Amino acid sequence: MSLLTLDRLSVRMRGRAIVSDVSLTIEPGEFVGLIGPNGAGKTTLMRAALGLIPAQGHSSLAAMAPRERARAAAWMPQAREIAWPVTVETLVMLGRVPHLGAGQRASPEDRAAVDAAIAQMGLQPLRGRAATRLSGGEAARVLIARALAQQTPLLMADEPTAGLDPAHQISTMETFAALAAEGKSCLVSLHDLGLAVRHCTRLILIAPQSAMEDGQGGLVADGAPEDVLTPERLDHVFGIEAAFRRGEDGPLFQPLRVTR
Ligand SMILES: Nc1ncnc2c1ncn2[C@@H]1O[C@H](COP(=O)(O)OP(=O)(O)OP(=O)(O)O)[C@@H](O)[C@H]1O
Repeated sequence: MSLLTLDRLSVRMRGRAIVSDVSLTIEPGEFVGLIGPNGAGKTTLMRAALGLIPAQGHSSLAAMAPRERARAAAWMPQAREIAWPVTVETLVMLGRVPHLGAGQRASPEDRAAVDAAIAQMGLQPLRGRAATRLSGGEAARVLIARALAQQTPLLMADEPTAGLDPAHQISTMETFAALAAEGKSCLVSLHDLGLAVRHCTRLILIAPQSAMEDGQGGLVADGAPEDVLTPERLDHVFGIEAAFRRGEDGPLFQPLRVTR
């Protein structure tokens, strides 16, 4: 069964089409990278898919009741604002809220999910720290851990690797890839095309209206990384030239120069 279906999803803001007629389906086992230049509409598309902003067309997640949706998809937004001075452990435990009944305390299963998420993101040393006193990268890892603790079939994250050091970027991508290998799915927006190419099973490329010759922004390509990132699209959509090789160490992608 599909974990997300979008059918002609469109978002207009202030009279401007930000997302135009996006249709796609995400199946179990996929690690999907949502890519596109600044302003392409990646955040808007994911927020509309989750039902967080008004949209035209259909999203299977937006159509769900809030509690059902919170069990179907976890969401890590781009803003890493943590307002409450709770401990890291308590913040990660918030990911279990959709699984708790009214007034119900955390069960051993909930605690195990929190422990696993904290271990996956390497947060054991920060477990008792105030979540409001973390570096940007630490806060990002805590918010990813909260999403992991939610243990949903689909995990959606907006630029989860932004601000992470190289080791944590790679381990985070490996964590998402492992979830996909278990039969869950991840939809993750990314600017680092090298990470996207190495770890994602599929890329969805969207472009702003201004980048397209026909003036129609939206979904430009959807498929395997090597099929999506053609030299022509890299030039037209991103305005770059890149080296893309498949070596002994897997696919390697390196942007080389600006073309415009
Ligand atoms: N509340 C809003 N009102 C009007 N326009 C908006 C609003 N939010 C976003 N936009 C516009 O929608 C477009 C897409 O924004 P969005 O944040 O979805 O892009 P993005 O692909 O996630 O960009 P980035 O890579 O820079 O994070 C941008 O041109 C942005 O200015």
